[in-house]
Amino acid sequence: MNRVDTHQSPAAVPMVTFEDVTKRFGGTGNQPAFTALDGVDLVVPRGAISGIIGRSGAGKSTLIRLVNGLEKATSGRVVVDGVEVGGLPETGLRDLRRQVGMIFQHFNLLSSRTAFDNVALPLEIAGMDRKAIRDRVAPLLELVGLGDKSGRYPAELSGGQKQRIGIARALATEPKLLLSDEATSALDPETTQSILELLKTINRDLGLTVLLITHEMEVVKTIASQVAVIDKGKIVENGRTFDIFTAPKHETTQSLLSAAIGAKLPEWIRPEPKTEPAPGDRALVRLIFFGETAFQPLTARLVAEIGPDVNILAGAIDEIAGEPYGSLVVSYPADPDTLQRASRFYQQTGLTTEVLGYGA
Ligand SMILES: Nc1ncnc2c1ncn2[C@@H]1O[C@H](COP(=O)(O)OP(=O)(O)OP(=O)(O)O)[C@@H](O)[C@H]1O
Repeated sequence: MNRVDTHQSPAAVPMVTFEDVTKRFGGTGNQPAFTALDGVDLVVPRGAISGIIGRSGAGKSTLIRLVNGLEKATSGRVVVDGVEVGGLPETGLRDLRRQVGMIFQHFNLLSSRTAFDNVALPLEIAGMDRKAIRDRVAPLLELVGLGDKSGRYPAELSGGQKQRIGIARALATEPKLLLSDEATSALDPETTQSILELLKTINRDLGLTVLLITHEMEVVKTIASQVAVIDKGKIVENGRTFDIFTAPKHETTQSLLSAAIGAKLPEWIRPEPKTEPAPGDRALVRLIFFGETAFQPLTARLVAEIGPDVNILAGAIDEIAGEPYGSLVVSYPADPDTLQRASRFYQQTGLTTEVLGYGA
């Protein structure tokens, strides 16, 4: 066995660990090798929902395919539940794939099989008898809310229902880990929300670890407690979703998130304001408030402290990974007195602020 020796308690052992993982494609004949993953170190905690975000071609699919052995690392180690994937023989890979379920953007259901028979497929492959299969599949169809669609064919189901069947099929072998490859990208926003709710329920009630890759920031914001950002095959940022979404450091993260968390200025506030105030200018400032402060009546206090000439230009209160987060774009006179009052107020309240510029 390739079991990794660890003295940690089982709960503390991560579900997946990538250790200095590199993946190259090609490199035969005159073709130069293409490095899709470059020295990836990443820990996927047990029991959590973790997300990996990145632009198209960043390496997300390659990364996730290493987890169930669909791809093999060129160098480095991928360890799933204490077992190193790279050295597994075919029988070990089969065992691994029973423990790692996967759902896909286009559902990958067999059109000639009913909903029931699609869910039953991995159990048939595992050699389970018909009665045991019935006992396993029926409650799964109930779990995903499709107990009454058992005899329907994929063509008779909506996109959301197809994905529910995909989820039931992924759960059939009672996996410890669920991989989600853009599972909501083909669905409308409302259906996306219902599928995300289902994934959240499964994570909570079955204790299943979920690792999802997506280019939809909204998905990560809604359900993932952890997120890693991948750019050109490298992990450029990694941590709690709330921390990364509220204070993205890497340029790629900032760019991916700019639309998702209301950090972008409304079109009408442009052109970009000046960086130094001229007499008579106003300061354009973004206020970011987290946790407790998100619920305090800050706008009233802002006006009371800074003066009545405060304009609120844009604002949103949102939730990131279950935590409240708000942002307000305000403007007020950029004279030294007002700026000093504002600065004192921000210090007292602990508000995070960003001066966007100055303008008339
Ligand atoms: N089998 C392969 N042979 C050669 N190059 C590959 C292969 N698989 C992936 N690549 C390349 O590796 C890079 C990363 O691909 P990958 O599919 O992992 O990206 P991604 O982030 O999932 O992108 P997308 O969101 O568009 O699916 C891409 O440039 C891709 O062309």
